[in-house]
Amino acid sequence: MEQYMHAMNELGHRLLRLLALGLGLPPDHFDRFFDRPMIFLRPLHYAPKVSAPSDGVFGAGAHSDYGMLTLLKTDEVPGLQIHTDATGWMDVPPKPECFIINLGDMLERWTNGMYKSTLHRVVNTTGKERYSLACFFEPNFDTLVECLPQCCSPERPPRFPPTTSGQHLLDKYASTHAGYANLKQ
Ligand SMILES: O=C(O)CCC(=O)C(=O)O
Ligand SMILES: [Fe+2]
Repeated sequence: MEQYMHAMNELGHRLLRLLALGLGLPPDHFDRFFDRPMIFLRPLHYAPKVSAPSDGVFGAGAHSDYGMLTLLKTDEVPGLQIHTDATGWMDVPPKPECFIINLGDMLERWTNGMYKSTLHRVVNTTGKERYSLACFFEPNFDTLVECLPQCCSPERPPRFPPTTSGQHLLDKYASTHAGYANLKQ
């Protein structure tokens, strides 16, 4: 487990360099915000139940991930789909030797929408059980997340107010669970 987290930290840092280069920033730009990264592992087991999207039955409903980057490893059972406006829902075929990298809402916020978080869901079409391991790679808790100067202009004003990495995640968790308080009553 510790070794896996260590490897994910390395992979995350390599991806940060690519993200920085893509924005015209020095490759080490994000490193200072990830010297105490928050890395969460979510092991997932999906039941062998065929989904029925029209009845709202999914392995996992449509969502985007909250944070910066998700480093996803899956078994060989298909199920993951991503959505783009151009294509609608598309299968992401499992490739055991590969990781699937999702961009999250925090990255979208930091880059003022230059990098967009990916809408995705899990649909069971096979009736087989499925395992995956999602690793959420997040900046230091106190990192200021505000529109990068490269990503805003008078024509493209900041779409989100500044926040911190930790506060952004706490707000996302709180809004996810807001509905549950009403259910209990
Ligand atoms: O199991 C998968 O392929 C996706 C998992 C996922 O989207 C998540 O944990 O946020
Ligand atoms: Fe996800």
